[in-house]
Amino acid sequence: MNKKIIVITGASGTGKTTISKYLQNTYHIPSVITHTTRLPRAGEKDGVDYYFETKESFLKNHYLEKVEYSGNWYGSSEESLNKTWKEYDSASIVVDTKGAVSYKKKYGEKAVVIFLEVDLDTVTRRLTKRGDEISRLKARINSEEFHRDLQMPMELEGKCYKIINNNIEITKENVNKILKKEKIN
Ligand SMILES: Nc1ncnc2c1ncn2[C@@H]1O[C@H](COP(=O)(O)OP(=O)(O)OP(=O)(O)O)[C@@H](O)[C@H]1O
Ligand SMILES: Nc1nc2c(ncn2[C@@H]2O[C@H](COP(=O)(O)O)[C@@H](O)[C@H]2O)c(=O)[nH]1
Repeated sequence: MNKKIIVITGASGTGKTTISKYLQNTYHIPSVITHTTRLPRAGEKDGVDYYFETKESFLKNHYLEKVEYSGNWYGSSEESLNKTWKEYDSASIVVDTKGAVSYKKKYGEKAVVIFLEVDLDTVTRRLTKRGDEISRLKARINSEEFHRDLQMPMELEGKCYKIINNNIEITKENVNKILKKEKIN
C-alpha cells in the first residue's frame, strides 16, 4: 500500500496547524493527534487538538518519538498513525523539527516533510496576535527549541519541501503542488 505521512514542521507560529487544517478541510487528510503535558489554549479540546496529559499519564504511553519543548513534553505514537492508515492512505502530523527528523528516518519515502519558514519578527507578531499567554509566549520565544526550529535541520536538507509562509494563499498553492507531485489525493 502506498501510505504517506505528511510531516508538517517548523518553528512555533509558522502556520503548521493552519496547514494541517487546510489538508483536513480541503483534501480530507486527517491529522494524527499527538500527546502533550502543556495546558490547553483557549478553545483547544482534549482528543481534538491534543491528548492533554499530566506528567504521570504522559509517561505511561508508548511513543515513536517524544520531545521536551519549552518546558513541556510532546509525543506521538506509532499506534495512532497505524490506526489512521487503516482508514486513510494519507495522514498529516504536526511536530517540531526533532520529531520531523525522527519521522523521516523511520518512514523514508513514506514521510513527506514540509518545513515552514517565517522570519522571527513576523512569527513573534503572529503568536502575539494568536493570544498566547504573554509569560509563556516570552519563555517560548526565548527557548532554544524555538530558535533551532526557525532553520531547517541539516538532516532534512535535500529531503524535505520548504515553504516560506508569508502569504497563506501562496502557501496553500505550494501545498497543492506538493500533493500533486507526491501523488497524494
Ligand atoms: N500566512 C499567514 N499569514 C498570516 N497569519 C498566518 C499565516 N499562517 C498562519 N497564520 C496565523 O499565525 C498563527 C500561528 O499559526 P499556527 O497556529 O498554524 O502555527 P503553528 O506552527 O501550528 O504554531 P504552534 O507550533 O505554536 O502550535 C495563527 O493565528 C494563524 O492563523
Ligand atoms: N516532536 C514532536 N513535536 C510535537 C508533537 N506535538 C506537537 N509538537 C510540536 O511542539 C511544538 C509546540 O506545540 P504547541 O502546540 O505547544 O505550540 C510545536 O512545534 C509542535 O509542532 C509531537 O508529538 N512530537
